[in-house]
Amino acid sequence: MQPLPDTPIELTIERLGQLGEGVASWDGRTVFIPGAFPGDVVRVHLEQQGRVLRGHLRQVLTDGADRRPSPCALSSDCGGCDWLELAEPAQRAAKQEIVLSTLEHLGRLPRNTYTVRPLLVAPRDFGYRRRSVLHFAKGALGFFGRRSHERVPISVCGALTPVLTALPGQLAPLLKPLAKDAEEVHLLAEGQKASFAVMMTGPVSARHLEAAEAALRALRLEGAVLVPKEGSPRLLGKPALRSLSPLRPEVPLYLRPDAFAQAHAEANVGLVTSAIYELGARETDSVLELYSGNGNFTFPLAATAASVLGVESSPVGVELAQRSAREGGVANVRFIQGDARRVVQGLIGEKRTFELCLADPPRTGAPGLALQVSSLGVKRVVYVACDPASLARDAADLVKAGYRPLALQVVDMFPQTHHVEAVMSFER
Ligand SMILES: C[S@@+](CC[C@H](N)C(=O)[O-])C[C@H]1O[C@@H](n2cnc3c(N)ncnc32)[C@H](O)[C@@H]1O
Repeated sequence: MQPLPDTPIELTIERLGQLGEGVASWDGRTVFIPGAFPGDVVRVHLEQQGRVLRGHLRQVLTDGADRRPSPCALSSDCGGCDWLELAEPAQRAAKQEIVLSTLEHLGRLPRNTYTVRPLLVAPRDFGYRRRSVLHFAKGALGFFGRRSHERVPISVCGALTPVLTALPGQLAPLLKPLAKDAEEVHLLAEGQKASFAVMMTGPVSARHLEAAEAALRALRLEGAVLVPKEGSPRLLGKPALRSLSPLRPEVPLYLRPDAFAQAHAEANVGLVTSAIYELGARETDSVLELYSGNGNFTFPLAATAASVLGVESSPVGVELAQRSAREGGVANVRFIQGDARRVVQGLIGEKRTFELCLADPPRTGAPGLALQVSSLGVKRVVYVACDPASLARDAADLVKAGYRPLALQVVDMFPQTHHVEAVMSFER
């Protein structure tokens, strides 16, 4: 193996990697170059980082066919959106390809063994994010930097929905009294309404509450939640925002800034529609829904099935879902709060059975899911994934457990970034 050169070298980008970086070859090795796109000829400084060979971009010598000037003035520093310099049609094609090739390489699932649906394009490429996590950075609020873990102060962000766009800059000075005791600030919007949560590093004090209360009043926000490191969250105003269940507008859906919510409201409707379609529940089917959150999939699902049992670890998520069920008069859903794997083990112990399972795990995926659903007698599984690698690993396990892949739907939930959502169905 050649020693790494001390001075920058020239490389041509061949494709995009799973984490959105440009990929090139040097001395028979794969180099990952954040900020570079296919066809770019770039000057990079090589660095070995563990087992990965990384190229730090020094200069783009020739633009690839799909490179464009960034539409965001902050993009040279801010790391919030890593694909701003890639034209949208190329972003979309790359997302579909990233999921397909990850399934092929990590999951050993050739793309001709299941139906590949056309990518579901997001209705809005900018101003779409209704949920965002920020950190304090030198008295301001900001995102992680482009090529570092330094925080970059942001006052206005064009990726956020209009009601949130200017909130980082407005909120930061008002929240200054609690900044040094805060880990993260979460923003949430629904239509014209907004609320925020502050994740504290310790207990919540009177000074923290006063600052949050003053920010609510000054900015006319609906509410706030201060979440201490231990113990119960402190609620101010009405932080839970009322939305409508996708495909089932007669049932309210509640979102809270200290709980998970899908980032792109319109793309979420497509995501839910796809998952319900792929699951194909009949009115006699009982459905196990793992990682059910606030009930985003639960209520549309319950309209097509005999019953849905939702499992979710977040007490806030379960509380919101139960509120929706109560207010929407939905009687055929039930929620269990707890760790999905442990709860399912309990259901297996009770010899429970389900026809169908929908799982929407966090980035880490759902290890152990395949054997568990098999023990529960599940015939069809729909797996909703925000991490292609976790999907590939869990899909391979499902195949080993006797399930065959049916269809894949990739959803562009996060335009201007490499992040992607996928819905994949399996049957046995
Ligand atoms: C990707 S979100 C999906 C939530 C919901 N399905 C939705 O569409 O809004 C994943 C959810 O899994 C929950 N979660 C994370 N780890 C869990 C675990 N070990 N057991 C159960 N739920 C978990 C999170 O709180 C979060 O609500």
